[in-house]
Amino acid sequence: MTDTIFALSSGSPPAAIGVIRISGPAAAGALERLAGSLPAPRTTSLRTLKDGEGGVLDRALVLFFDGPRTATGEDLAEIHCHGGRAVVAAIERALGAMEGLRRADPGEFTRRAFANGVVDLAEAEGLADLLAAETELQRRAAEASAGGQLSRQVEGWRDRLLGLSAQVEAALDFSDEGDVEALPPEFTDAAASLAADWRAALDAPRAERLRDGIRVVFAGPPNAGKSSLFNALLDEGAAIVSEEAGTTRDVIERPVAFGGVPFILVDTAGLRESGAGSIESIGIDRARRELDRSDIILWLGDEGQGPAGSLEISSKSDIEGAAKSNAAHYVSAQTGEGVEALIADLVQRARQLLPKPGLAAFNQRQAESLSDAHDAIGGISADEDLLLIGERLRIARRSLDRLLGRHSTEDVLDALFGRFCIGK
Ligand SMILES: Nc1nc2c(ncn2[C@@H]2O[C@H](COP(=O)(O)OP(=O)(O)OP(=O)(O)O)[C@@H](O)[C@H]2O)c(=O)[nH]1
Ligand SMILES: [K+]
Ligand SMILES: [Mg+2]
Repeated sequence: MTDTIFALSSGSPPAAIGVIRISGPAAAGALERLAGSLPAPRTTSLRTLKDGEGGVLDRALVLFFDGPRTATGEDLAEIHCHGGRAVVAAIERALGAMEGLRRADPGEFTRRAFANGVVDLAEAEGLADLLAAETELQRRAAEASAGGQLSRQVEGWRDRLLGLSAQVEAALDFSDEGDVEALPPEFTDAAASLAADWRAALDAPRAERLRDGIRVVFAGPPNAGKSSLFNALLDEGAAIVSEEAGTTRDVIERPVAFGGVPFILVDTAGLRESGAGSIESIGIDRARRELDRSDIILWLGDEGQGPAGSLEISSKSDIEGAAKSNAAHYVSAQTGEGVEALIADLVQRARQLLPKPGLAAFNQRQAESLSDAHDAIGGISADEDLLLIGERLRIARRSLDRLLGRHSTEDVLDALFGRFCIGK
């Protein structure tokens, strides 16, 4: 018999309202004991909650959802109580004292929803991203996954695969009858078009790009004004600025959202070949490593001297004669000139590197499954052995099933649901 779990699903107290959820076979009995009787399913009722000794715990709105058509796929009860620390604690204590009830682990409600087929793995992953979303773009991408858009796309591919498998089966039946019936040319076309769709999905930016943010590294020689510009973009004095060359030694990074796009701004030590002390030299090594990890490099040094593909910035534009001829941006950290334009440019460049808004993006785990599927059917040719083609299609189908979590291993599930908070 499954345990019945409970947890505070709203934010941590004190708050105006606390929502305690109870899921499992004993949910109805638990609510009945607290509220005196079980309310009619799926309607709110105002009840006085009492503990085992008849002491009043709170006046609360209570709801009961009968399984399996619930968020967890089990009987589910909700208590909307006053969100004070002691109120919540007292109700939780009363629940914990009941036989068969225990506190939920992090993500356990969602894990049950997955186990009961209410959500698939891709939807659960989208949900985790949705709860973690801090910017508008992250929210919209996660919404697309959590809402099943990604899963529906994969289901569509799966249907096309099944269609191809049916054609192979039919051709095999013919060959049993002694006919050497080859697959029609439409078959290889359809397989190639499926593989092309997968290639396109694999080439698109990963969902993680949105989660982690676009790394923008400020680089250039000492005193170029990197830290000053970094501070100007952040509107805070995160990095120390001085006229002394070699002021910044360590890597300083700050997350920030511009236009709903998540960025990590990274200030680094000025790059120079000689004259740096031992600590500064370590900083320079770290700066070089940051350049390798960067998505966008802002180069504040001499023209053409920055790493390939970097965005040339002409800094200190308020100083006469400071301008470089081919810079993409002329900015002054002191007057703020060009800062808005630089931010707008960063947002536009970031959008090229990120999943398209409103479209579900594949995360690394999902992409690995899709890549296996792609490998399995890539280069199928009509003159191949029918049994081998059938096997390739089966491998591809299994990979898509894995993507949706139909054959997921415990460690994949532990890693995912561990990302959730308690009560989700
Ligand atoms: N006039 C003017 N001075 C600036 C501007 N930006 C930076 N400076 C000055 O240039 C000097 C160096 O600025 P920093 O921001 O410390 O330069 P940095 O590139 O971070 O230097 P390191 O960390 O030593 O590599 C400081 O004296 C700043 O006040 C600017 O836009 N206009
Ligand atoms: K400096
Ligand atoms: Mg600096």
